Amino acid sequence: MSLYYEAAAVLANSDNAGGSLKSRIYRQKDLKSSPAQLFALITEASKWSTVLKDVIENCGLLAEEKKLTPILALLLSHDLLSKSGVAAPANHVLKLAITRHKARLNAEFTKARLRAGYATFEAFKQAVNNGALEADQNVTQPVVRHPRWVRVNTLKSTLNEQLSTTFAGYEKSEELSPVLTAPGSSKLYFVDPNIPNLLALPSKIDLTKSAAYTSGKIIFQDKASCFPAYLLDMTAEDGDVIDGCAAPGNKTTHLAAIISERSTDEGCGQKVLAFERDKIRTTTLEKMVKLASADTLVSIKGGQDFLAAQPQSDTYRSVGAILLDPSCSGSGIVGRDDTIRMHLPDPQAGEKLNTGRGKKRKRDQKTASVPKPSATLSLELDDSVPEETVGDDKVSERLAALSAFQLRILVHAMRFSKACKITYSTCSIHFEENEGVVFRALASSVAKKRGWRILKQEHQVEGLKAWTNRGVWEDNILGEEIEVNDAQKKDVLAACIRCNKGTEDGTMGFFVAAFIRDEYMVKETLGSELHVEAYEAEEGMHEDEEEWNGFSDGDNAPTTTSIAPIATESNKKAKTEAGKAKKKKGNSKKTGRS
Ligand SMILES: C[S@@+](CC[C@H](N)C(=O)[O-])C[C@H]1O[C@@H](n2cnc3c(N)ncnc32)[C@H](O)[C@@H]1O
Repeated sequence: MSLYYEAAAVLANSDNAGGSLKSRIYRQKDLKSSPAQLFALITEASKWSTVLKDVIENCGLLAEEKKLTPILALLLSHDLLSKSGVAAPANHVLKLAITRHKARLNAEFTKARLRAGYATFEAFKQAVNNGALEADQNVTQPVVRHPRWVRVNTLKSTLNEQLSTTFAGYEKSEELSPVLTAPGSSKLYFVDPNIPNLLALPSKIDLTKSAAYTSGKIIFQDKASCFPAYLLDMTAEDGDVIDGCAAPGNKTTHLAAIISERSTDEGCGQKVLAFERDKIRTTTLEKMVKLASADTLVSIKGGQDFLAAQPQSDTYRSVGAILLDPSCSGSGIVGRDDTIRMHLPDPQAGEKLNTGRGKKRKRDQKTASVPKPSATLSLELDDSVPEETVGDDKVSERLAALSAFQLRILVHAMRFSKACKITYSTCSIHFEENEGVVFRALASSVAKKRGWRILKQEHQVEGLKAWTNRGVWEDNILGEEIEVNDAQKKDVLAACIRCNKGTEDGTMGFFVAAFIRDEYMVKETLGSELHVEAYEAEEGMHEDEEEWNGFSDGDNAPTTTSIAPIATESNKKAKTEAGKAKKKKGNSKKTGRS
C-alpha cells in the first residue's frame, strides 16, 4: 500500500481505533511507509487543508477522478503542489490521477494565495505555519488557548540558561494574555509571577524534540500542578518528604528540585520518598525521576500503597512533610490544544460546477455555504502522560467513593509522627473532593488530637499568598455531622486555593490546601503514641474508614462515606485534649520551650 493509502486509512480510522494521531500511526505494525513520514504528511496537509479544500473543489477534481476520495485528493494535491512532489512511481494510479490536473490545481492555488493576500508563496507558507489560516483565527474575538507550561528543572539547568538557549529568539511577553491568544506556534514566552522557574508558551509550540526536553532540563507541567510542591515550602529543617501518590512524577521531581535549591549543610541528605501503588505507573515514575536527575534525592517506593506505610515506623521518623495528590475524578483536566483539523473537499462540488451554470456564481455560493461538520476531521496530535488515571463517565456517581478514599489517605498522612506540613491537592473541580475533604479532615479526631490546622492564606508562600482564586462553599454536601461556624468557614475557604480551567489564568481546574501543626504537638504526640493509637481505636477511626479500590476494580467501590462525627462524646474529649495542649503551649512559651 502506498504512503497515501496508508495515510488515508489512518485518517479514515475505519477500525474506530481511539487515541491520538501519533498512537494510531505507531500502533500499526504492518506499515510499509515510515511512521514519521506518515505523521509529517498528515500534519502538513492538515495545515493547508482550508486552502486545498477550495483548490480541489474549484477544479472539480473529485467529480472527474472517481478513484480519489476527499482525503486522498487532499493528501495528493498537497504533495503535488509542494516541492517534495508525489511520492509514488510515475505510473502509479494515484500519481496519474493527480498529475493530470497539475496545471489547474496550480492555477487555483495561485488564485487562493492572492485571495488570501500573500504576494509570494514563501509569505503564504509562513502565514500557514503560524496558524494564520486556522478557522478560529478569522473570528473577531481572538481564540484563547491553554498555554504550554514549561517548568525549568533546576536540578539540571537554570531559567537563565534556558532563556539563552532553548528560548533564544523567543520574544518575552510582560503579560500572559498575548501568549494565550498567540496564533499557532509564535515564539513568545511569559515568566510566571507565582511559581519560580515556570514559563508559559503558546499552545502549539512543539518542544518535544528539543534537547532541553529530551534531556530533562525542561518539564511540561501545568502551572496549577506546580502549586502543591511550592506550597509545601520545604526548608532544610523539614527533614524528608513523602510524595504519597507520585506517578508520573511531576510533583516528585518538583519537590526534589526545591529541596536541592534550598539545601544547606543542615538539610544535607534530605530525601523524597515517592509512593506509587500502580506497578505500570511506577515505571513511568522511575523514568521521569531518572531523566530529571532526581534519582539521588528520590527513593521510589514502587508498587507500594501509601496507606500501608506505618506512620509510627522508624523508617519515617525523619519525615517532616507530606505531599498528597491522590486519584480524583480528573474533572479539572484540560485536553491539550493539540488537535489538528483536516478540512475535506466536498465530493459534489465539482458536479455542481459542471452543471453548466456560471463557475463564478457557483464558487460564490460554495464560499458562502457553511461546511458540513462531517467534512472536517479532528485528531489529537499527541498523547501526554496524564497525571490522573481515572477517566470514567460515571464519575459523578462515584464522587462519594472518591472523597471517602481521599479523606482516608489525608487522615492517614496526618498520623505520621513527625510530619508538620501536608499539602492535599486534586485536579478536580468538585467541592466533594476538595473543600469537602478539607473540612472533614479537619473535623477528624486524628487532626484534632494531633493539632493539625489549615495553613492560612497570610502564612502561605509569597507566590501563592497572592493568588486570589480561593475555596468555595456548597450547601447540603457535608451533612449535619460536620459543624462549621462562619468564622472557621471563612478562614478555611480563604486558605484553600482553586484554579479554574479556561480562564485568563491559563491553568487547568485544580485545588490545593495545606495543613500544618506546631512542633510542640509533635513532641506531645510522640511522647504518647501508644495513647494516640489507643485513642484512635477507641474512636473507631480505622473501622469507620472505607476501602477504596480504584475504578479498575469494577463497580464494588463504596458509594457512601462515613467519618468520625464531630459532636460526639469522644470529640468533646478531643476538644479537652486540645485545650490541655494549648495550656501547655502557653506554659512552654513562658518557659521558653519551643
Ligand atoms: C493524581 S495521580 C498523581 C500525579 C502525580 N502527583 C504527579 O504530579 O505527577 C495519583 C496517583 O496516585 C496513585 N495512587 C492512588 N492511590 C494510592 C495509594 N494508596 N498509594 C500509592 N499510590 C496511590 C495512582 O496510581 C496515581 O498514579
